[in-house]
Amino acid sequence: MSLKERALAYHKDPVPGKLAVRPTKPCDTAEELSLAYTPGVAEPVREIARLPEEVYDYTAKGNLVAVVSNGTAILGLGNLGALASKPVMEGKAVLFKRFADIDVFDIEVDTTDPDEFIRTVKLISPTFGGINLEDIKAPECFHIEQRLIEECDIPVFHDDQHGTAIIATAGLINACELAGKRLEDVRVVFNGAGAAGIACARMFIAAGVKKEHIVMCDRKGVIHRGRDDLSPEKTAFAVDTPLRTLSEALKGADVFVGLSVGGVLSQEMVRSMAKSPIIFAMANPDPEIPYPEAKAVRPDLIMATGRSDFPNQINNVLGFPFIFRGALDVRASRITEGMKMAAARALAELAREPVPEEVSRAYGGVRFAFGPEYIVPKPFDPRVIAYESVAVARAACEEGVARRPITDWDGYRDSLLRRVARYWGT
Ligand SMILES: NC(=O)C1=CN([C@@H]2O[C@H](COP(=O)(O)OP(=O)(O)OC[C@H]3O[C@@H](n4cnc5c(N)ncnc54)[C@H](OP(=O)(O)O)[C@@H]3O)[C@@H](O)[C@H]2O)C=CC1
Ligand SMILES: CC(=O)C(=O)O
Ligand SMILES: [Mg+2]
Repeated sequence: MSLKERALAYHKDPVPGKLAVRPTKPCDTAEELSLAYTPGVAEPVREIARLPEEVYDYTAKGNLVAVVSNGTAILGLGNLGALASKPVMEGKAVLFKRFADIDVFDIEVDTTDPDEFIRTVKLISPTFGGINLEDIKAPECFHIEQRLIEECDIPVFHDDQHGTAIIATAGLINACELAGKRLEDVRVVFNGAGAAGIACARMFIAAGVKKEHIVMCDRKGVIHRGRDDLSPEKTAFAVDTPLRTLSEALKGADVFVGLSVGGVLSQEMVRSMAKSPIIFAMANPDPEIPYPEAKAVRPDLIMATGRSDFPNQINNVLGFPFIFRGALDVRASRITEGMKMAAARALAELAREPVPEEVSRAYGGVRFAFGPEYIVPKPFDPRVIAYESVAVARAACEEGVARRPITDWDGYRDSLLRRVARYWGT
């Protein structure tokens, strides 16, 4: 069967879709019915009306995240609308549950009007412990996220911006180390200056890349100071340069970061890059250049894609489940820059550790060790939660955004491993 046939069958059978709702309390007797529903349910209602914080004790809010999209940038497929985004949002929900035991309602909002979208999400926010915005195109995504962060008292996180930036930063730290390059020296060319591209560039700078070493490209080529068609987010990266095309910008560059669409990077462009080039071709479902094509012309490269079927998957799946786990566990009011950087550094550190047997088993017996074909951990590594969620929770406590700080860190780490053990068959 082709991938298309297998994927459609996976989504269709034995029941349509990838999610269902499961009660966590018995409701099999008249007594249980009177507790779960009226009259018993009135008691927690009264408690929560009196003390709103008690919603975390009597409802599922504290472990429930909304994955919300309007479908304006579904993967790299473009604006295909809210309805068509549902398989991706259900997919994110599956990953939240599988990797971090977080429950999700996926919510597809049928509007391209940012204010209508913001109002909708704000109004439903009391239901949730956190809001994961997904596949909303730039530049609206920046304004939407910022307004919702200001207006909601729970973490709001645009995954395509920050999830992607966190994993790419972890990958860049390790790729530079392996290629013998220093973050402050590398020349980085971005193709794609949307949600993911802008956020990655910002985080690379926070990690040590020099802003003046970054050139960004969009559909019209290099983002330079002579252009008058730029959003404020792009303007911040506009450079004074005679370069006009991706191909010109890439000559001698150390790093290519693709967050655009499949197939836009040629072998010729890869050939023109500096010694030991680093290529993160992260467009989904098809990268800017296929892994084998890039490797064929530059055996000295370190390459990552967003896909799971080639070495080095740089994909936000390594971020959102674990980041929200840490944020929810301390009831963080928001997700700070410090929490994001802590997540990136935890992933970079974990990739340098010896890889246990169960990871090899999940990947058909392949052995992994820190090197050009293993720069970030695998999502099926049970240690990711212990590293990343703990780092995020700890940073939240240090930065004063934790409403329920943790003091026993060893106990917390053990509780996380126990919590997801059933998913690992251990
Ligand atoms: N691996 C991962 O974890 C992730 C990967 N991605 C991938 O990144 C890509 C962008 O996603 P996102 O930022 O959310 O989307 P946005 O719509 O916000 O941004 C898309 C960007 O790509 C640019 N672009 C589109 N086509 C071309 C082209 N032919 N040449 C040059 N630039 C082009 C757009 O240019 P313009 O501004 O001119 O319109 C825009 O800057 C997608 O492929 C997505 O799958 C996203 C998130 C995570
Ligand atoms: C992975 C992801 O979120 C995307 O490609 O949009
Ligand atoms: Mg996405």
